[in-house]
Amino acid sequence: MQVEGKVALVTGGAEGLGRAFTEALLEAGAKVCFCDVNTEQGESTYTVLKSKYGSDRVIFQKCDVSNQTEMEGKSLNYLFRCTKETFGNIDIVCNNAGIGGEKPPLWGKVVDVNVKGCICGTLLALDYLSTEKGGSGGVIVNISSAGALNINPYGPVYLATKSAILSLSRSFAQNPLACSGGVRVNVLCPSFAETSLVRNISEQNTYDVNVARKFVEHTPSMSPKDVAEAFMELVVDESKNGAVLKCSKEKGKQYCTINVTYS
Ligand SMILES: NC(=O)c1ccc[n+]([C@@H]2O[C@H](COP(=O)([O-])OP(=O)(O)OC[C@H]3O[C@@H](n4cnc5c(N)ncnc54)[C@H](O)[C@@H]3O)[C@@H](O)[C@H]2O)c1
Ligand SMILES: CCCCC[C@H](O)CC\C=C/C=C/C=C/[C@@H](O)[C@@H](O)CCCC(=O)O
Repeated sequence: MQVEGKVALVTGGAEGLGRAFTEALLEAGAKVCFCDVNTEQGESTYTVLKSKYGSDRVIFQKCDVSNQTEMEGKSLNYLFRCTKETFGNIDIVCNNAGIGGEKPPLWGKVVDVNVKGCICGTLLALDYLSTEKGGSGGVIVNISSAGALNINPYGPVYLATKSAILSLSRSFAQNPLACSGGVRVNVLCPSFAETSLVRNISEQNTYDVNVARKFVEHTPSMSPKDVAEAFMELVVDESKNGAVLKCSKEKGKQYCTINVTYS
């Protein structure tokens, strides 16, 4: 895919990986709408990106991806509509927004944001991108986790949501609306990257913060820019559909095949 001139939508773009994805897309010549639940950080990031790339190429919208109805303010439905009205089309969608947490009552919000938000964003993306629905095709990249390819006793809820994103994306990649609508669906599985999500691991969102922190300390972390390089490969390479791309500091990029063995 030639990214120059294309239109992208990124959720959770105010900081961390989402900001890196947004900047990589802008650097490649795309127009980008990014959203975030954190208005202050979103506006701050928007100010920086607007001055670097121009107000005609980047917009920020406050949006909570777990908000499924317009009644509660800026929903994903509103975000997609606003992006199309502003830029005329949508070609690339990155469902990135995500949070961590394991204990009640936080875990329910983790499922709402990570799973429902990604499902809603993927369904809307198919509606807007599929040529079967008046779109011009394109690519959806959903953000899972390397943890979804393993098991981790200290993050069962978070990794369950990331595993759900993995299965959802691989399944949608074979869905008729995607296949006959010229839409590729890929999933990125980063290992640890230096972001607030990892820095903020605490008693409130883990079972054993010391174990979780030791795990992080013993796993070399990538920069968000490293992860964005893997993300852009899934966007640009039109041979990639249903691809599962793991990326880590130690081993770089690894495409994964997922087989289930029966005993
Ligand atoms: N950092 C890592 O090590 C790592 C590894 C693998 C996967 N991931 C995944 O990458 C994604 C981004 O994580 P990150 O590390 O950049 O985290 P981060 O906390 O640094 O950034 C997440 C961004 O999403 C926003 N956000 C949170 N909830 C939202 C909601 N309901 N609606 C809209 N925006 C919302 C936050 O405000 C923040 O700006 C997540 O899905 C995470 O699970 C992160
Ligand atoms: C891996 C620790 C799990 C803790 C889960 C809790 O819900 C806390 C959530 C807060 C931060 C989570 C960071 C998770 C990052 C993962 O997406 C990923 O980097 C883990 C990869 C581990 C691996 O390489 O196997």
